[in-house]
Amino acid sequence: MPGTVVAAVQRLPLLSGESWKRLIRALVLLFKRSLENPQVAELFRFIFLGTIVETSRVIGVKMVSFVNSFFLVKASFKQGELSYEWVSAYLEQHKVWNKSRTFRVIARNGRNITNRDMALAGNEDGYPDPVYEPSVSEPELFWWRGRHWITISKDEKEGASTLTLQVWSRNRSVLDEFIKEAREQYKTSQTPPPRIDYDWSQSLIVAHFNQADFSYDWVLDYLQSENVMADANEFTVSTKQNDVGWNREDPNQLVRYVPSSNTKQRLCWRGNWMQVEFVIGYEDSNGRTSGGSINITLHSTDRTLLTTFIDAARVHYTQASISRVTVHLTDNYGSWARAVTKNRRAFSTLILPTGVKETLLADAKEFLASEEWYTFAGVPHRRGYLLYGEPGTGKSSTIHAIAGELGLEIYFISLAAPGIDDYTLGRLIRDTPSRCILLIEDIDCAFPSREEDEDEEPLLDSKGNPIPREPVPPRSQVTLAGLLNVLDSVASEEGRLTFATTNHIEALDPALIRPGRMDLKIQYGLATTEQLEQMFDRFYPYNAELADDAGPAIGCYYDSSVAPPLPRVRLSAEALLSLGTQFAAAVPPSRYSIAQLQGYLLSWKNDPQAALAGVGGWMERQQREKQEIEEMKKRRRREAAARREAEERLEREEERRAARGSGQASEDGEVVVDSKKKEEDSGQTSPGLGVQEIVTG
Ligand SMILES: Nc1ncnc2c1ncn2[C@@H]1O[C@H](COP(=O)(O)OP(=O)(O)OP(=O)(O)O)[C@@H](O)[C@H]1O
Repeated sequence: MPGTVVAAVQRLPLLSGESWKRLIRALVLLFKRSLENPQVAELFRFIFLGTIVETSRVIGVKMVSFVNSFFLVKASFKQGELSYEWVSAYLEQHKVWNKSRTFRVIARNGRNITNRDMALAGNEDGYPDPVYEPSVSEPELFWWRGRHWITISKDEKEGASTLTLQVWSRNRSVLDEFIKEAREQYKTSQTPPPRIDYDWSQSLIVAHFNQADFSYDWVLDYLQSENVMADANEFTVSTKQNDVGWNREDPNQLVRYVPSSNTKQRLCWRGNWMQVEFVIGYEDSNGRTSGGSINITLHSTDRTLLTTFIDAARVHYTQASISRVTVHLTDNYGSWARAVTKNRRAFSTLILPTGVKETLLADAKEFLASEEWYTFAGVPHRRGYLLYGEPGTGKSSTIHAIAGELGLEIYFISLAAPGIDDYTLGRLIRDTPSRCILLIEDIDCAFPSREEDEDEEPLLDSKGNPIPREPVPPRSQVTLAGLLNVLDSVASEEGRLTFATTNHIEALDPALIRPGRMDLKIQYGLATTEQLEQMFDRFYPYNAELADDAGPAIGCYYDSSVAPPLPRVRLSAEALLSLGTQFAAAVPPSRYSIAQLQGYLLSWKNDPQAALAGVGGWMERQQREKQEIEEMKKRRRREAAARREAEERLEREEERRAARGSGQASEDGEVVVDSKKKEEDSGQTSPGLGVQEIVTG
């Protein structure tokens, strides 16, 4: 061996063969000499022995672990995994750490911890309790089910713990049983699971409900109604009554506890744990909120649980809307932005000539029920209703009442709204569900409107000529072609009821109101005598239940919650009926809208006699007001016409002046000739006068 080393070293170029030999010999000599020193010899002996001991130890450990592998089953669980939570909750339950001598003392709500012995609870003062939490400790021996020894150790690295279990058995089934039991116990436990930031095992079901989608409304409404979020422990206090939260039942409560957004709240829904996170959208400069969502993580791998949850939310939403009517509104960008719910309007409160509302409702019901027939006959399953007539006669009220009666939601589009053009209109309609009411209010605003009524006398200028009416551009960016296209679109053939309202049916294009687009047209007129009677009856219903010792019968509205209570009106049913007839006779038919009369009667809510007595004076005031408004309108029109005339005169003046400069014929037939050109033509020049004006006619 030294010979080989010498030979190898000899091959190195720096030293010659002889020099190397001499060097090695010197080193060997030095080693021998140092061994003669007893201390150095002792050191070498120690090194030699140490090496032997360490080698034997390593071999021993290897042999023990080799033998152990025959008698031990080992499993480790990392924090962040669900299995870690099962095992750790199970060990807590079995008070494995109670014998520990090293604790971390933390302040927590002692009532919520699994192992009550670890909390110095018993305080009812609401202040957090000291809770003993085992810190990373020596391995614990746990005698499981009185049959098996299990060694448990907890290790903490980079902020995450790892639990290691060693089951002293040759049989792996013991470990299987242990984990199974821990899982089962976790599943049925009432202690909220930890928040999940990321499901590492990808085993849980996560569902996102985006604000722009209808399912968001269902889930939001459901969570709110079930009060399932009541277990949340992070709140935002809100004074907005339409926020999701508690205290909703008590309208006198001014604040509402809303589960904080962007935090993960745990709740138990029908025995299943789920995590709910509200993500608040961002608000743009127009105050429009978008991009919000509700994220739900189900502690389950069963997809049917999610389906059941969504179904429950949808059914609840639909049922809740039986007493309410949901109206979806658009934003300035032509998207469905938010929904408002209104109390359902009872169909009976509509005051219309006999048979009108019944016909309308029966038609809509029949349409909805005959989808199959439409398919069979190859007719697009859609139906259009046009309600037209004077303002305040009940067109919108009818549509709301029908929506409530049929349990449909209203998708409201105003063609005059900013951001609504042919493109956005098409998109909006595509985004509506199949069974709903599409309401297009004031459909005439998509057409050029007139500034004045046709029957108004024409205005005359100073020379007595009629002043042409100024064309007023349409108030909407939607074109007739766009509107027709949308009404005919395939997407609208899905059981949708389209309602359009207008005060100016005469302004509508015949193509728009032909059958197929508007199948039923209903005219709304000013109040007839029959409607007036109905109205009086609705405002002052006879109510025998309110009769007491003081009077034979009591009619009309009475609200005992008003302080001081309003005096009861003592009237018999006959007297009330007679008042109604007199009221209807006092008001000329077809002169006032129901809305106008409603405004009047509202000021006499509790006094039908005063209502009758005052109606004459009210009509006179209405007449005066109408005349004043007409006068004012006329004055404005005259002023506008005078302004237009003056502007036109000025324009003509300017044109004339400009024409003088260029020598061209003006509009009025004045011929202005460039004199220089004329002089050139005639061969003469006139140095002083640049332009000569000749006015003809
Ligand atoms: N026929 C009616 N029956 C019951 N209430 C009515 C009737 N007409 C009007 N009203 C009442 O008048 C108010 C305005 O009615 P509504 O908005 O339905 O009228 P409209 O015809 O749609 O008016 P506009 O054409 O101006 O939109 C509502 O408060 C409603 O309660």
